[in-house]
Amino acid sequence: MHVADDRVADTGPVRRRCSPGGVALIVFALACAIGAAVVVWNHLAKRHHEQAFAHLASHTAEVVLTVDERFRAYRMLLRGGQAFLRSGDEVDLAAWRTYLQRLTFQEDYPGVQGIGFTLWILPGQLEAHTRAMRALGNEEYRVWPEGPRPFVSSIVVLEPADWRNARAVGFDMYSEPVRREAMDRAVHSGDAALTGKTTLVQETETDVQAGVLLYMPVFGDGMPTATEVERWIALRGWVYMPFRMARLMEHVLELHPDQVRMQVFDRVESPESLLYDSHPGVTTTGTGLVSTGSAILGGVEWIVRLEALPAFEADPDVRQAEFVSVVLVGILLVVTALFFSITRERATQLARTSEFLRRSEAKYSALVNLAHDGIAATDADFRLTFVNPGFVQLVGLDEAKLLGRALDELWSEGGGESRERILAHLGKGESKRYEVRLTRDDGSQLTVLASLAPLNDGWGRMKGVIALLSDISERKEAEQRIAHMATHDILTGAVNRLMFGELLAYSLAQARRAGHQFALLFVDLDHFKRVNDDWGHHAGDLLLCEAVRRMQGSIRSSDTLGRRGGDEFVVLLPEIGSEKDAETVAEKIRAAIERPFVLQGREVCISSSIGIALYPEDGKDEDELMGRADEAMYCAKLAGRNRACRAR
Ligand SMILES: Nc1nc2c(ncn2[C@@H]2O[C@H](COP(=O)(O)OP(=O)(O)OP(=O)(O)O)[C@@H](O)[C@H]2O)c(=O)[nH]1
Repeated sequence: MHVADDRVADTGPVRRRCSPGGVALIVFALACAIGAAVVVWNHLAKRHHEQAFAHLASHTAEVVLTVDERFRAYRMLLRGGQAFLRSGDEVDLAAWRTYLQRLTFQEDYPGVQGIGFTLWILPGQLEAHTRAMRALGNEEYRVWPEGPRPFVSSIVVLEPADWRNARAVGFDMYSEPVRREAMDRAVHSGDAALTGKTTLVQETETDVQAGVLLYMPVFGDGMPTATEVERWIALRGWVYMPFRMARLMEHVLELHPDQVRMQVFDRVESPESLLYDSHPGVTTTGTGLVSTGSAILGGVEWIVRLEALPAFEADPDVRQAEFVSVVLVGILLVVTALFFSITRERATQLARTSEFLRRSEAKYSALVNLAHDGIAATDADFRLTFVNPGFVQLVGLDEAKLLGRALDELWSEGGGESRERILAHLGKGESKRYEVRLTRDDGSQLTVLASLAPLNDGWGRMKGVIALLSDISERKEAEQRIAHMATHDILTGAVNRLMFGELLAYSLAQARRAGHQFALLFVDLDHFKRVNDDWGHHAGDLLLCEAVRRMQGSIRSSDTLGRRGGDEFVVLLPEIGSEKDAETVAEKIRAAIERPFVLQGREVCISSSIGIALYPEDGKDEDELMGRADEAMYCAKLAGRNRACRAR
């Protein structure tokens, strides 16, 4: 049974505050989330670095492969030239030029600056050669640089014959050490040979690039070339290709220039041997990601070095997605921890609330069971659903007989106020206190103070009534005794002087309004003093009490007997038809008093003198009437006592 439990939760100890355990859990979860994020982030960064390096190495291999393939193609092209120029006894330069012009090699072999033929001029043949060349129409032809050299070569054809290549015609490449080394190597091997780093004579003063040249020896047709000596004897010249490095390396790397820096070195990775740099002037990229590869091209090793630029290392979309994932996982961890913490906190609070409610219920149940007052609960129809032991005791009926009965069925004569009115009052949310008479099972009656309060459901509708019944019978009796003592004579029980005055005034007002008569009798016992004197004061008291009883028996219930004091009494007859009625009552009183009294086993006789005053004949107000009745009583005394006299 829950009594007044609507207020229990409000006074409970539950406070919405995060416990130290909850805070520690959240901090721990945060630390774990941050730690996990750092570990995952580091792992991802390391993996990224590895992937980037693999990516870079793959690009390096691609570059090496591309360059190698290109040089294979160049070699094949030069081999074609070697075969073409070997076909006749003399080198047919015109046919060679035509062949090259038709070859469209620049479209099919990217990076080639040109294809040319440099003639091997034997000692003593220089002048004849110069004349022969001039005879072909090139009147300004000359072999340069000038100066005495044992062996001379001269570029006699170089296609395309544009202005840049035209600068090279007549140049003795054998006079320049880097070129000579490659030319010698070509003869030595009988195959293509690439020079080291050099500068082409085609270069002007702007956009100067490093250059290399690829040579293929050309031998006289049908001449033995098995040994190096035979090859030198058979040598007619070299077909060759000059390369400007920047142009050669164009499109070799398919990556965007802001992602990778590419450098190509001639055999040694040093600034002096740098053939090509995609980002000249840059000292370092800062990423630390470097990959190198090498290729043997025409007998020379090239070192290809790729260095990742900041833009290469990260794939922004992937990095962003990973970053978002790490952050989301971190947030998820924290939210999960928060959720767990809050749930745990709520469970703890719920357990505390339940415990508080359980204790509270036990406390209130004990109070209800121990209460001396009757406590009951009813449904919305006022039918009892719960009674405590005090209620059972109060009503005197078993709990089984009480449950299901309407509460107001216990009231004597329905309790004065209708059930509908009481329920309507309670339905407004107001409580009700009223006194009712209750008939117990044994027929005895109690006065109870019923305190009723509505019991509402969660939506404010009255679902029943809580009733507290307090037995106030003793208090009511005491109140009545006190009220009686205030208005009646303690000894005899007759109305006292004060109350009689009130009743007389009321009768006077009534009579004035209605215009009817009423009578006032003044009764004084005769020689009462002797009773006291002869038989004692107690006997006198007993006589006074018996005299009052007899006088009460001589008048109607609507009449009033009052004691003025001592042995003086007054009788108010509020409605009389005539003077005769008053005289009749006076006579009845007189006769009743005259009968002997038995006091403490002894017979005592006494009489009374009675004065009669009538309203309105003998007086118009209380004092006048009382005075006239007193006077009439004295008249009766004077006339010999034991009689009634009318005021005159
Ligand atoms: N026992 C008793 N005596 C009382 C009480 N009140 C007054 N008396 C006595 O009643 C007597 C009244 O006497 P009085 O009325 O003076 O005279 P009486 O003896 O009745 O004589 P008359 O009135 O002249 O007939 C007094 O002796 C009072 O002391 C009382 O409450 N009890």
